Amino acid sequence: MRQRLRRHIVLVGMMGAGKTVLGSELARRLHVPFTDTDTEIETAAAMTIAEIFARDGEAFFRDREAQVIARILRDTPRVISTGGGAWMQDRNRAAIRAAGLSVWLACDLETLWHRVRQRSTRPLLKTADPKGTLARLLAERDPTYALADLTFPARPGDSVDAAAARLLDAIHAADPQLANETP
Ligand SMILES: Nc1ncnc2c1ncn2[C@@H]1O[C@H](COP(=O)(O)OP(=O)(O)O)[C@@H](O)[C@H]1O
Ligand SMILES: O=C(O)C1=C[C@@H](OP(=O)(O)O)[C@@H](O)[C@H](O)C1
Ligand SMILES: [Mg+2]
Repeated sequence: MRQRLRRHIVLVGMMGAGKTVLGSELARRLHVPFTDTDTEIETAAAMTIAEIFARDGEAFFRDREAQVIARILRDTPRVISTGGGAWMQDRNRAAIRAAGLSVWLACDLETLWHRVRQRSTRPLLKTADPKGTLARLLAERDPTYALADLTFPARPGDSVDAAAARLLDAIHAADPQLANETP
């Protein structure tokens, strides 16, 4: 059955928390559109996130990210996966609060590290000590992520499928009216 959301569901949290993979799975289960802000930025720029960081710098990327988020929030309510730094900007938090339910995918350092260590797609982790960088960002950001409407703690060992089912239940419990079936 098709569903219509009353407002957006916006996933926030650290790199590797599962925003992209769980957001896509959540949208599939709800039969609603899915948008990942990083993918939108990459498509618009015809460059990867790493290329944008390398050529234009992080400040440029953050401006693009804020523009893209504002644009997506004006579209039909959907599941939106943000990049890990998006929720750190006041302007993004205000825009997301006004138009959606924010959900923090809270995750411990070891789980995050296990998930991101194989990949070279995240420019912020291209440092001499990527695990140390991840730990520092986690400590800096967690208090701000905690401002999200809903906290969804990762369960180490959960499959993507199990986590998506649990996430859907948590969202329904937080806002039973969020998703309505439409003919
Ligand atoms: N329980 C789980 N929840 C979320 N992701 C998981 C889980 N178990 C394994 N993963 C893997 O962790 C990675 C999360 O990456 P991604 O969705 O890109 O995170 P983010 O967008 O938050 O940076 C994916 O490769 C996914 O398959
Ligand atoms: O945490 C961050 O600042 C970033 C997270 C990335 O997205 P994911 O959280 O989806 O990996 C991407 O937006 C960029 O590399 C910066
Ligand atoms: Mg992502």
